[in-house]
Amino acid sequence: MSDAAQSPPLAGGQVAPPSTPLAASAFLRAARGEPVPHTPVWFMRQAGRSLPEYLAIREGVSMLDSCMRPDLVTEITLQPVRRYAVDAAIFFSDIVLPLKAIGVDLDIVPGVGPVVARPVRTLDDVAAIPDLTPEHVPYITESVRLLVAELGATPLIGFAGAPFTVASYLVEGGPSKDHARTKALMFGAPGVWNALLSKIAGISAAYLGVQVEAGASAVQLFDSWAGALTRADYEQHVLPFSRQVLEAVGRHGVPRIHFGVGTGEILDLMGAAGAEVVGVDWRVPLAEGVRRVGGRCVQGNLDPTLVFAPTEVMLERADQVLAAGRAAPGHIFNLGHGVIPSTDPDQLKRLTDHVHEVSSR
Ligand SMILES: Cc1c2[nH]c(c1CCC(=O)O)Cc1[nH]c(c(CCC(=O)O)c1C)Cc1[nH]c(c(CCC(=O)O)c1C)Cc1[nH]c(c(C)c1CCC(=O)O)C2
Repeated sequence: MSDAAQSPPLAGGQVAPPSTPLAASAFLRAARGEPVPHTPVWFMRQAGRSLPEYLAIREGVSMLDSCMRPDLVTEITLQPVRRYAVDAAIFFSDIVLPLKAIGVDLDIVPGVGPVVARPVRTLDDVAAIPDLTPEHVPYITESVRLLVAELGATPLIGFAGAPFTVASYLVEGGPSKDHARTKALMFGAPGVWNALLSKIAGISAAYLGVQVEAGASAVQLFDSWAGALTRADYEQHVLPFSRQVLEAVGRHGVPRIHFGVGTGEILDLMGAAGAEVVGVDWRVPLAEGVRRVGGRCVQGNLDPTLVFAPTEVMLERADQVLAAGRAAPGHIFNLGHGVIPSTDPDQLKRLTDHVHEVSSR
């Protein structure tokens, strides 16, 4: 990790005042549960199709190719930071990039999502997936280094997919609404399931390690589809592997954010898996999310469709989110899921400015 991302612990468990502008940034302070000058804000999927400058630079370059070009990754990651003055950048990549890097035959199909040529269903299929080493992803190290130099005091969030969500793409062979084959494997073939999730946990941990070693200040583990599981199944079949990822990256000392969609019933478990910050989607009122997360910091959770409402309605709802967030030890303002591609960027600019203004009063 970059030295600046964390305050050194002092004797007696006290924490030294942050010693660099990066360590003192509102985002890292909130993630550590420290007082903030204003509530930090960033948006999941802030880079991407809602920005005309993104559509222009991606012209003629495939999604995965763009993730492997440090010049493009740097520019695309910086675009929303310039436009909105958000409090953090999220590394431009994808949860399936590390799989591509180790040789899994897959593509990101525009308008569809990740598509895997040969779905993984057996122990032999799992055994054929190599582990990830830094040598597989030199362009990630280079992109992060370039970005950290450009970003200065603005933190860079690295990310990876959590084992369940990545497994869903590998087992289904593409996006799925019900994750039926994935859950069938989980229910019916525990040997294959445990081998697969353990393999992905190692890959995601190594991929996050590369990003943090190169200078990322925080990480987010996306378990986007974990909301498809009951509490008991999450706890037994998924949580141990997500914990493996979070514990591995925890050794680097950076704040960890854990997020999934429709995860209202398992928010406490997602915190217990080992995260300083739990991402809350918009279905759970944030005040209730804060209660369920119990003592940890929260991130979220404005309904992403509110950008299509009249501005004053969007801002009023943002005020409610901000008010609820005050009950948590730390609150990072975000949407409850990613920016919808047809979002008007001017609405996100108004939202960012409003969050900064209201929360600094
Ligand atoms: C489930 C998941 C994926 N990828 C990701 C997740 C977890 C987050 C979530 O829950 O939304 C994570 C992701 N993917 C992307 C980012 C970039 C950083 C950011 O948030 O700005 C991040 C954080 C870029 C991307 N990843 C993708 C795009 C769109 C492709 C393009 O612009 O050509 C972007 C900008 C493709 C992708 N990749 C994936 C999907 C579902 C899609 C969308 C398919 C589509 O609608 O076209 C898998």
